[in-house]
Amino acid sequence: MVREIKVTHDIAFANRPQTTAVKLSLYGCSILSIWRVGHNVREEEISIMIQKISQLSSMGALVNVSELATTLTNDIVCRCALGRKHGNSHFGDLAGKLLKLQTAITFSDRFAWLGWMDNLIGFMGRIKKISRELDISYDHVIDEHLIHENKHDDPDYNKDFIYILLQIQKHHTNFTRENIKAIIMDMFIGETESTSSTIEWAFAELVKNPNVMRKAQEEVRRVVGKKDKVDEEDIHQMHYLKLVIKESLRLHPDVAINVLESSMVTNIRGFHVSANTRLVINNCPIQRDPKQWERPDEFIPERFSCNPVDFKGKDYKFIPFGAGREICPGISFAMTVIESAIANLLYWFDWKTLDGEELDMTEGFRVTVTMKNRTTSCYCCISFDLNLSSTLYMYILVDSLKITCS
Ligand code: HEM
Repeated sequence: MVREIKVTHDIAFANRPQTTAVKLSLYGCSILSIWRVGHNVREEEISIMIQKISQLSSMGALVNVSELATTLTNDIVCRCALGRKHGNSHFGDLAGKLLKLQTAITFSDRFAWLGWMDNLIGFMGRIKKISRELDISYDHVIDEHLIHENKHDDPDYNKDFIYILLQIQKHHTNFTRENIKAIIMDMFIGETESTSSTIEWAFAELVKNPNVMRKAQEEVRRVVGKKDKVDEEDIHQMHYLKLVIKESLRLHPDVAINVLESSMVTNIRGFHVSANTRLVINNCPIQRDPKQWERPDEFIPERFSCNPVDFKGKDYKFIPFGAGREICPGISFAMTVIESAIANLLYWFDWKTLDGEELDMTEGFRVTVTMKNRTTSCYCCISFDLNLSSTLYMYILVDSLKITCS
């Protein structure tokens, strides 16, 4: 069915549903997907994370892996996209809030004639407020880049994503400022939570499965040797680590729900689908289907060792990044960050939970249909919340390899 929808009939399902919320915030949904990888930025931010952990470890303190992973991914995307960090995850936080509102189905999406209810309950107001805040911030960053344009001609200057888009604009007059903002918005929305959440899940599985952790750690330490840092080239040789992350993406697909909309009448394996029908692909039952996977609910990285199944969008039983022409454009970026982060965490430290406590692996995935009665309003929304239910607190056992915190 996934192949039918994402490949055979991809033209019919090429549109993402433009809910009222998405229309309001994505500059009319002009989507372009380009990405350059900021190699130095990643290395610097991972090194900052390792120094933070090292400081905590020297004080014998607990390390909140969830928080570190979120800060790491927000800071990397912010620096690669906008050139520098902006406050305390300002863009990441706003994009996260917007994503939550965008997954809501409003009155006007369900019944056009009830659209006035969205205004009444303040839903539209909230979306507009966050979108305006983001819009002003994007304008500010673009203006800042234009003012310092000369600086960008300096070959040593770190060329960020806005710089690249402004260069494109110089040669393509129909490439507008709105297009630039839409691409940046896409990146923040696409990235929000998915990368950090994959780091959390993979790490939680490693802690829960000490044998897997030991095997992965031995590999990482053997490949890196006695160097003072994990190079990205080293990661190409970490085959077991890659299996661990793959298995984590299978068992815990962060973007579990893929919502599409048909633009024309279609027939999918005998099912008549009329135009403007919303269609939801749910990855969890596909990636845990006992007909497709042996012992599907267990974390077994080895299942991929002699198995060519991959997440590049060609194997329809394993689609954590989607498939077809709409496949996630951030795959290589996300995988490089995830692999580097976990390799570093394993290289520098040994880990265990506080007092050997069992990790709560309950999924915080919720699809709720709620009717909330408030003093001023009442609204009905469906929201998808894909957070891990609990924060991961780890205790560092041994700061096994010397780190200088200077
Ligand atoms: C582990 C991390 C990530 C996961 C699991 C993930 C997953 C996905 C999925 C399932 C889709 C929908 C694909 C489809 O419709 O077939 C998607 C779309 C998208 N992702 Fe990601 N993603 C991740 C990281 C990122 C990152 C780091 C970026 C950007 C820096 C990004 C940018 C996007 C964009 C822009 C789209 C929309 C593509 C379009 O509509 O054409 N993603 N992602």
